[in-house]
Amino acid sequence: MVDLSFLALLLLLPLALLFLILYVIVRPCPVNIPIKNRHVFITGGSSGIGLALAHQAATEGARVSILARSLDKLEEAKNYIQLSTGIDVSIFAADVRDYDAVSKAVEEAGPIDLLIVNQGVFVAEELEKQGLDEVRFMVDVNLIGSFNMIKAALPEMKKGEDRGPRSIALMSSQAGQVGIYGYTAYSASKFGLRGLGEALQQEVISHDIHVSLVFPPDTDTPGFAEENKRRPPLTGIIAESSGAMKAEDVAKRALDGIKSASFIVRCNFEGLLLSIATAGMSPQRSFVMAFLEVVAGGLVRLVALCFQWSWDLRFVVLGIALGLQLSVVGYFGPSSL
Ligand SMILES: NC(=O)C1=CN([C@@H]2O[C@H](COP(=O)(O)OP(=O)(O)OC[C@H]3O[C@@H](n4cnc5c(N)ncnc54)[C@H](OP(=O)(O)O)[C@@H]3O)[C@@H](O)[C@H]2O)C=CC1
Ligand SMILES: CCCCCCCCCCCCCCCC(=O)[C@@H](N)CO
Repeated sequence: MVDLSFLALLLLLPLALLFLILYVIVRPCPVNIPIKNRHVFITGGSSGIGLALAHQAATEGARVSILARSLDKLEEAKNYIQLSTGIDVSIFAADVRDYDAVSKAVEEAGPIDLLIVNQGVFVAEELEKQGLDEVRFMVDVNLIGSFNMIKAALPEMKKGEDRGPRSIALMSSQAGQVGIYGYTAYSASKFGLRGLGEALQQEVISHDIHVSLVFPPDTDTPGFAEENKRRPPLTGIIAESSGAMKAEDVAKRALDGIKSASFIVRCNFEGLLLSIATAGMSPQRSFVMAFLEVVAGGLVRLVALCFQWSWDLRFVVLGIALGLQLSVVGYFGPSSL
């Protein structure tokens, strides 16, 4: 009879060794970014997730500035936050696509401790049907607009070393972790933020500035209600693989992740699976998460392939229903016909 405790030891020893190695090599060290009495600047802070973030930050005692295009919506948001928290909010009407306007707003707002680049636009449609003007719109607002904000705020943020750790957070989407039918332009803009964030983190870490990327699922917001009016059915079916959330819950998860300087901020259980499946070369501060990524990586890839399989099945079923022979060719290969 084999000694069971010997077998257990044989299994546990490599795991313990792996844990130890990760404990030593997983860097940078965890850090807490306080927000009480600090300046939090949120773009797209007049609606949806941005508004919920502004409200949450004010509740936690931060000085809050919000930026968006419509002055009316900004004033409405300011009144709402002031009424419910008693905290004054600074508002800036500017389009993130306009670098000069954004620079002026940043200058007027004063030194920023936490910059949350959250503005975003989304129109779901198949690329073949979508006009290039709409493609450009999403890339300009979501990606180039984020460059504009960061370029405008970075020089002053870098000088703030005496104020303690600072943060630059980017609002991506789970559609920035996996490409989704109907989201060619949107996913491209959100995947772009990841490259921006990974590279930027290396450039600013020596200044004690910490980059976070937030990946929410479908979230109940005015923008989402608008999107839903004309979202292709397949986009909806696939997006529903991840549970929808309320803006307040996303804001809470996002702010907690940002305060703990997590590079990848996930919002729900599917987000945890996605973050493991797409860990890639992203920075990781938590050796426990790193351990999960290493040990569960293969299994999560299997789960990802099962999801892909079930999505493909839906394409086929919908393809047959619509009499589109092509989708069957794509799924089974030409030889099966
Ligand atoms: N809701 C969802 O299902 C999900 C959303 N996200 C992301 O979260 C972020 C917020 O989304 P959500 O709250 O739903 O969106 P909303 O449409 O509800 O709010 C968008 C905000 O961005 C502002 N904004 C839009 N365009 C510009 C611009 N060019 N310049 C400055 N501000 C702008 C809007 O104000 P104004 O129009 O006045 O400029 C508004 O304050 C986006 O980046 C989105 O991609 C990610 C995953 C899921
Ligand atoms: C490894 C296994 C992973 C399993 C889970 C996969 C789930 C993927 C779902 C993606 C959902 C995308 C929602 C986009 C929301 C959004 O950004 C728009 N509403 C626009 O705002």
